[in-house]
Amino acid sequence: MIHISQLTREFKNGKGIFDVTFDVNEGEVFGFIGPNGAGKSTAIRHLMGFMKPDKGTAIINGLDCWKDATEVKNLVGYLPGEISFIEGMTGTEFLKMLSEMRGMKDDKKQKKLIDLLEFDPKTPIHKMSKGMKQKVGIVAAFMHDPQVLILDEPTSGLDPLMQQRFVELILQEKGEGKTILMSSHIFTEMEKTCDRAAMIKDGRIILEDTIESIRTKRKQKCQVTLVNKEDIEKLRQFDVSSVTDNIIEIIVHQNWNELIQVLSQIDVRKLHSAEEDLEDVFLKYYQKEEVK
Ligand SMILES: Nc1ncnc2c1ncn2[C@@H]1O[C@H](COP(=O)(O)OP(=O)(O)OP(=O)(O)O)[C@@H](O)[C@H]1O
Repeated sequence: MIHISQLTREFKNGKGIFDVTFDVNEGEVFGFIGPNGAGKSTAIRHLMGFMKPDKGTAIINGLDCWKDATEVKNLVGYLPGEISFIEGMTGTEFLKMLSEMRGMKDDKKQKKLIDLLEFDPKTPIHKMSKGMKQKVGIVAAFMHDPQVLILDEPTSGLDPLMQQRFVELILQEKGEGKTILMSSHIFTEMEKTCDRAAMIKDGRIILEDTIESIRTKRKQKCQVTLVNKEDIEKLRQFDVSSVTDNIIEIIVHQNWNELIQVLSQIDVRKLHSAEEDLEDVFLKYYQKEEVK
């Protein structure tokens, strides 16, 4: 449904996006992850036809995002990273204006979304908090029931309860067969909603995989709090990922038995074992210089 091929746009300062290539299949939720300034919004702006690429193409449902920008905008529900509102309007007035521009016949979905996100749209937008403005943006992106949703950091400014509501909304839309591309910094949100993800760094895609496969790359780790700090030396033979005072964290590579044997010889105050979370897996990629 969404095809980005060798998309390149270099700004005068040398920053930008370079040979960005990935596809989002129909009915799929695709996560676009990357640190600040990596190029997520730039790629998304090309998809919305706001920017002309130097090279490469962005296609949505067979439409060229630059040449057929008007049709693309009609097809897609878009939530920008920074929403620009019109001065002096309330949320209700803003949403009404967009509904009229889109020729929407009923506001059932709009009302449902406002209920889900629990906010008062009658508030003047200039008096709204960042989170409330974000909610207006989410309603605006979803209310006309588009087949394709492109969401740039959709949960920015939302509190944890509303982030959870947003996850519910994405899963519901996915259940209805919508195709969704969303950028985020929040890995847990990606894990709960996405089928696949691509990671961008310094304008280039460095990883593209299914969330399931990224999950299986997680390692097991064991955090040991020692009674005597000196005993840390006895644990150095293992794959130590960090040491803070009397707390040592070890990556366990199927060698639990050996570790347990050593631990049985020393005074342990606390033991905690867990699977590396998705955030750790991604952070490793953020820190690596390797490019696909
Ligand atoms: N119009 C522009 N002119 C010059 N540089 C730009 C322009 N737009 C973006 N950039 C630069 O391109 C890089 C990518 O920016 P972009 O906004 O796409 O990143 P991002 O991944 O969305 O970041 P964030 O998570 O911080 O929103 C950054 O270094 C940014 O400063």
